[in-house]
Amino acid sequence: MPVVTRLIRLKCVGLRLDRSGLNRRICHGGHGESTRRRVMEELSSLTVSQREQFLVENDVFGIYNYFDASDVSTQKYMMEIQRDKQLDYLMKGLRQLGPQFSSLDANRPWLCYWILHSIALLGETVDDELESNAIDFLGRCQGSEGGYGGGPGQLPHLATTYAAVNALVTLGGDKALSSINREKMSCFLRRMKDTSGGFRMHDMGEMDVRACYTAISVASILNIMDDELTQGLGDYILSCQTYEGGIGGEPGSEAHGGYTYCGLAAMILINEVDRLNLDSLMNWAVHRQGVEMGFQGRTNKLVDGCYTFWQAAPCVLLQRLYSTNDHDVHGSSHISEGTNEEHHAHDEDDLEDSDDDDDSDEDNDEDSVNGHRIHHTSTYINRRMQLVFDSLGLQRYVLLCSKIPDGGFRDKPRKPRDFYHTCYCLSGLSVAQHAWLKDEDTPPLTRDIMGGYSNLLEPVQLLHNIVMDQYNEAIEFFFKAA
Ligand SMILES: CC(C)=CCC/C(C)=C/CC/C(C)=C/COP(=O)(O)OP(=O)(O)O
Ligand SMILES: [Zn+2]
Repeated sequence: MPVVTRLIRLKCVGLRLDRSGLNRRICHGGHGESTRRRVMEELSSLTVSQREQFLVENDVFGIYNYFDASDVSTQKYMMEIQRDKQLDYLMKGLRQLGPQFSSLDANRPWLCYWILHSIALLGETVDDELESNAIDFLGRCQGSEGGYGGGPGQLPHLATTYAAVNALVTLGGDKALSSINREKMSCFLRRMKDTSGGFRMHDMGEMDVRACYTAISVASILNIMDDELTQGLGDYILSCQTYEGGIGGEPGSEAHGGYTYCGLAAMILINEVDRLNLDSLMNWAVHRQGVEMGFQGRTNKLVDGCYTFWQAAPCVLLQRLYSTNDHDVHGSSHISEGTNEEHHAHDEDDLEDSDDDDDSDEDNDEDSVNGHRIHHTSTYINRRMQLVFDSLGLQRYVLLCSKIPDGGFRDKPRKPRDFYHTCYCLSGLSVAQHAWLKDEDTPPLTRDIMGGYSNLLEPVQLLHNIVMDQYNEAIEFFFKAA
């Protein structure tokens, strides 16, 4: 019987994937453990192309989380970002919007942002015609009283306003940036402000942490922030932090990664982050990374590729805050990304350890969880040398379970690709790749990039999720415009 057929049979008896892309029976021993061993033996006996065929056809990339991580030839294919395929999918998506972007979809500024930002993360730009179409289209979405709607003539809304501004900043250049009417935007944001301190998504719309973040993100980039906008905002966001530590959409709602990102980023932008309970926030966020190494959005829910950004960005922001606070208070960094020198030292230590694993050194013991090497050093060193989440494991989840080799990313195996997940999987990958760095200008080390350095993405400004170069250009432009 051909080995691929045998494998598919095995899959039928024992290798049943759950919705998060892993067979929990495989990874948790018992009957699953013997099946796992048999599957791994079978996989090992396949040629690389047979393996690819099996994994793609059966949509079981996730089992590679439990396969031999040193299998370089297979990893190379499985772990590559597939830049050309990604760009193909993204460019086609942009072209499909048509020269007039004339569909009735109320999400078109979002589609522009998701696609343009994904292209920028891959280090590419769009041609002049696509750029000009996008600027014209977004211009037609801008309301006469400020803000942007989901399409021309549609009611201005904070979510599409944020998307339109981020898309234009991502395009960059005078034409795109000067197309934003800052004075009218300022009026629109004031109109969305509620007397309680929060913001509403649109005239008479719902008030939530998303609205607070999108309003403040836009105000900050356009350099139109003032006391009127920030008045009472910290109180509102504070009232959304839950007993779990994360932040919910509105007071009394369950903590969720999307709102946690929004709440934390907004609090940092208005300089009130120290009012949050940062310890419980950090505790909540880091524990949202599951055994699959992807992040879940909330307690007891399935992992999903898009939370790679919504949850990893808060982890990195918090880790940097701790690092800065520690420096301010103690003159040293107890929890830090490490200086570049420390990082290099860490790198060299790691290489030495891998050649000669000295268990007798009580300050540097090693363990392995799901194939990931964990260093147990003294608490001080340990906290100093480690990220608060497993960055390589997270990258591996995205590349194996969310990536579609033909282009695009998805929530999890068996779900279709879409531009939202493509944007936030790529954004999250970039966050994970650059998580160690103190500033976004320093390139990461090879060992921080899962799948090889060719997977390296552009760094993002974490508070706005805009590629760093374009963010810097916009800050300079709107500084001069004020
Ligand atoms: C900037 C901006 C507008 C940010 C939006 C942030 C964001 C992603 C919010 C999430 C909203 C939400 C409650 C999703 C739950 O969906 P679900 O129940 O389908 O998913 P789950 O099971 O993973 O919680
Ligand atoms: Zn998702």
